[in-house]
Formats: sequence, structure tokens, C-alpha cells
Amino acid sequence: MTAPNNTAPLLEVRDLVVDYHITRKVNFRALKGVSITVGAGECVGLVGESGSGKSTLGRALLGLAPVAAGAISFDGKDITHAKGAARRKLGNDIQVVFQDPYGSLDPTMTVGEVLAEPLEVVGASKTQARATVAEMLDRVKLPGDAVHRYPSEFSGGQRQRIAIARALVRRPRLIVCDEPVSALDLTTQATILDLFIELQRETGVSYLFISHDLGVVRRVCHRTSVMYQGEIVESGDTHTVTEEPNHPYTQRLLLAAPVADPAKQAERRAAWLALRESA
Ligand SMILES: Nc1ncnc2c1ncn2[C@@H]1O[C@H](COP(=O)(O)OP(=O)(O)OP(=O)(O)O)[C@@H](O)[C@H]1O
Repeated sequence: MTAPNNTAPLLEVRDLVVDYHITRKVNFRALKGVSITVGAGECVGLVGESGSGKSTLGRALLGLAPVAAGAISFDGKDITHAKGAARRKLGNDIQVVFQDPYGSLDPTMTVGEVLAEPLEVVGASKTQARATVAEMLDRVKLPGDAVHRYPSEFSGGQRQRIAIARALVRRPRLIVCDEPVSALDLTTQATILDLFIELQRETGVSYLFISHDLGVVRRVCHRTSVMYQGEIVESGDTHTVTEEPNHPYTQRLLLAAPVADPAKQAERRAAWLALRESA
């Protein structure tokens, strides 16, 4: 993936610290001074094992995590502690797609209602909402008559298309994609990842793309950061980070990733065992 020319940071996270309050006296520091930027039209990957803090960073961008220190700015404005009307207004600019398309779509609403809801919240007329919903269904390659059906009538991949369309209806500038293909089979993953790439090309939207899978970020991300125990341990262009990593943790992540070619897999296993011996 080649980065777009215009990479002025749309999103800038500086030295972010997040403390979860476990008890009145005990905090758990999930982010320990994380810095990351995402340019306009750029896709930045955030990889790391389960519990490393990836989703916490995503939640902090959405105002859903207890930020103890550091700053988040969007389009040059400080949004670290944005609340109320300011936070709701940010919904026009920042949207999210989660891993589970089953849980994130209200099963009692038709697809048309699911997609129109975020528009009606900001005062769009029924006619405007209907036109935008039709446009977004078309963008994610679902048939127009999907508006009359319920999420349960669609496959996992199609539901993720509905979730992506829902994220797109307010024409955001940044989408936080939190493991958006992890629940899908490999073939469906590939088609959804291609859809993300195509939508970015068409709309110029930026992505912060959270994944535990190096293969996924390799396919869609211009740059990638690696998170380990609440810290970014390595950042750079995706090819370098995923093919020639410097940090031992990224090397372990790479060697643990499955590869199709058995000879290459054996080579990686030997390298992984050598790395484990030397640790
Ligand atoms: N609400 C919470 N209260 C206390 N601790 C939390 C809370 N949410 C997350 N954590 C802890 O913070 C750490 C980071 O969690 P986070 O969900 O950000 O990791 P992750 O890298 O996204 O993992 P996964 O891929 O499994 O979702 C974990 O140790 C987790 O247990």
C-alpha cells in the first residue's frame, strides 16, 4: 500500500495515558503514553496481541475510555475530553466499525431504519435520509431492497457491509475499524478488506485499523504501529514493520503468523524457536 501524498495529521494522539479504575484505590494503566497519527486519506494499522490496549485506544478516540493524561486532537482541535454536544458533533467526523456485526446492529430494526437512524438524529429529513441510505447500500454493494429486510436475514459478511454503510452515512472523515474482519471466514475477509480499500479510494476517508492479524494490516494499511502491554513498540511503513521488524515483540508476532507455504512456515518456526531460545 502506498501512502497518499497528503498525510497532514487529521488525527494526532500524543502521550496518551488511560487508567481503568479497578477499585477506589487501584487503577490499571492500559495505555502508558501512546502517540500515533493518522493523515487524511490514510489507513494506519494498530496491531498487537489480545490485551495489549488496541481497543482502549479506539475507545479513547470515541470518548469512551478514562484518559488520565496526554492529548487527542482531530483536525487541529483538542477533543481529548469532548463531551455532550461537542462529542455528539464529532459523530459527523469519527465513526466506528466493530468486530461483531451481529451485536452492533439492532435486530428489531430493518436495515433501512438502522442506516437512517444516525441521519435522523442530526435532523435529516426522511427524503434526504432515504437517498443517502440508498447511496450507501450501493457503495457497499448491497441491493436496494435490503432496506426492507432485517439484519438476521443476511450473512456475516453482508452484515458487516451493513455496519460499514451505517458508519458511512454521516460521511465521516475517520473510521475506527476495531477488528472488523476477525469474525469472518478468510474469503469473506478478503472481499471486505477490498471494500475498505475501495471506499477509501472513492471517499478519501481515513482509517485507524485495529487488528491482531499482520496479514490483514499488510493488505490495507499504509503505516502500522505495534502495541505491546499498553505501549507502541514499533511504527513505520507497513511493509517494513511486517516484513523486517526491529522490535523483538514484532518479530515474535510475525513468526507466529501462519503462512500458506509449508517451507516458509518451517523456516519461520525455526526462527521463532531460535528467538525463544535466545530470550
Ligand atoms: N473497562 C475495563 N476495566 C478494567 N480493565 C480493562 C477494561 N477494558 C479493558 N481493560 C484491560 O485493559 C487491557 C487492554 O484491553 P484492550 O481491550 O484495550 O486490549 P486489546 O488489545 O484491544 O485486546 P483484544 O484484542 O482482546 O480486544 C486489558 O488488560 C484489559 O483487561
